[in-house]
Amino acid sequence: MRSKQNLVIVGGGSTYTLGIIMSLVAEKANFPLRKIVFYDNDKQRQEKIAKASEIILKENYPELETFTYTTNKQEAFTDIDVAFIQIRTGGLRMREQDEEIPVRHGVVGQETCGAGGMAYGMRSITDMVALIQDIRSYSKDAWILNYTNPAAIVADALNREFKADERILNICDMPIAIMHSYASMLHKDVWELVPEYFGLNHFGWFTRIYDKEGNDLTDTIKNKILEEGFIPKDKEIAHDESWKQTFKQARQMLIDFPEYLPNTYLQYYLYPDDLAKKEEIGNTRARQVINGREKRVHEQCDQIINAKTAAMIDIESDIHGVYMIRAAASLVYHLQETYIVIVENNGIISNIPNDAMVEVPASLTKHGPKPYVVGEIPRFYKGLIENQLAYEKLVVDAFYENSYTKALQALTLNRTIVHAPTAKAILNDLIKANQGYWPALK
Ligand SMILES: NC(=O)c1ccc[n+]([C@@H]2O[C@H](COP(=O)([O-])OP(=O)(O)OC[C@H]3O[C@@H](n4cnc5c(N)ncnc54)[C@H](O)[C@@H]3O)[C@@H](O)[C@H]2O)c1
Ligand SMILES: O=P(O)(O)OC[C@H]1O[C@H](O[C@H]2[C@H](O)[C@@H](O)[C@@H](O)O[C@@H]2CO)[C@H](O)[C@@H](O)[C@@H]1O
Ligand SMILES: [Mn+2]
Repeated sequence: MRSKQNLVIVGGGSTYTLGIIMSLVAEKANFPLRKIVFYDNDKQRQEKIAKASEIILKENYPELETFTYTTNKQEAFTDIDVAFIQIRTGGLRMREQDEEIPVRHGVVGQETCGAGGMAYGMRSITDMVALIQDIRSYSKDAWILNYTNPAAIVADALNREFKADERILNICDMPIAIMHSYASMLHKDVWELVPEYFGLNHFGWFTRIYDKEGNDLTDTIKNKILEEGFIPKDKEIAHDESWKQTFKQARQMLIDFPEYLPNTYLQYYLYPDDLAKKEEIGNTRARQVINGREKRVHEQCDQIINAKTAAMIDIESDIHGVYMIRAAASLVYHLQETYIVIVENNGIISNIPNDAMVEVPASLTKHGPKPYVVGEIPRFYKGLIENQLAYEKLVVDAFYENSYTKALQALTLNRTIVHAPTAKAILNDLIKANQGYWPALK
């Protein structure tokens, strides 16, 4: 019998929370809970999600002893075993700026890649560090799973701040979402697949995919993608035009670079000009999310709250929520299951720097993540990763040193920009847009 846990969801007002609640219901045997508490710094935004969640939980999780929501950190973080962090500093309104400003200068405008990723990263660090300090002051041993983006930059900053804290884990759902599509092509369950993978967050490759019996499925997957194309399977994104286009591009990446199976985010770095041409100001991904996922989630909440029941609403557990929950369960109960997570390199990939925050498979144990050795990676991937890593490190340096020069170096290094005058023009616009969020760069 697994012991019951107390969970705080930081960023309770997120568009992902309802899916996580449904996933907690579906996973209650794997990850039984005594208490769920939401924390957010936006009372109103959180309240809508919380009131609907309260009804869902009453109907579907009678074993849960307590559900509360608050904007008070002490109340939220006291007596917690596990914290999920999913905040968005500046909200979707600032995401729109991150995505629009680069497009105005003719380059990729994306939430986590390129200039948009830098802008979002420099906003996220201050809040993330403060939140972790506060969680630690009330619950010193809680497992903290962070998936706040841009996870690569946030993970690097957290590693600088809390290096000795082995109970902080940064994690992304993109590898499992991609594996979900592989599994569907193979008519298998995603949890039957065993990946070999290396890279940085939103910048990696599957080198092999096996089944639990050790059969190598890699060539079958590659051939299927080449013959049938690649489509998203997760219900959340299967009907989303933007995600369908992104998955489609994975086939082209495989034609051009057939050695490994790419993370879909590599499209922004390998075909930046093509992607930039397709972007439209006024129809950024942020705008699509505001008119799509955010609107849908808020409407679902209103329906549940008005009807005082969730019985008629079609919300299900999702791969995003289940991944975070099962990863947490593996840490808490020492299940030693393998998940792709973000950890300090320290020789895992032997020919890139030790202080890189790499995304690799690891066994999740009660002593923290125990990553598997990757070894030496070929020159092409090493070159790409070192370039991206230098960009990421320079962003975090720029933040801590208040350095305009390092921010400019970061943007100039980024494969989505390259041209220094463009980098400078974008940086100057981002500085204006991020006043009050970024440190003052000198
Ligand atoms: N790593 C991954 O693979 C992955 C996957 C999905 C979502 N995400 C991330 O999850 C986060 C939430 O995404 P979303 O689209 O639902 O955004 P959202 O804006 O809908 O939700 C974020 C919530 O965080 C709250 N918030 C902002 N700053 C806060 C702070 N300092 N303290 C407490 N709460 C704060 C906001 O009020 C909001 O309710 C983002 O960072 C997103 O990038 C990451
Ligand atoms: O543009 P968005 O807000 O729709 O997505 C941004 C996030 O994209 C990835 O997450 C996917 C996830 O992979 C998929 O399983 C499903 O849950 O949808 C998510 C997006 O809606 C990415 O890994 C995240 O880091 C991004 O935040
Ligand atoms: Mn991600």
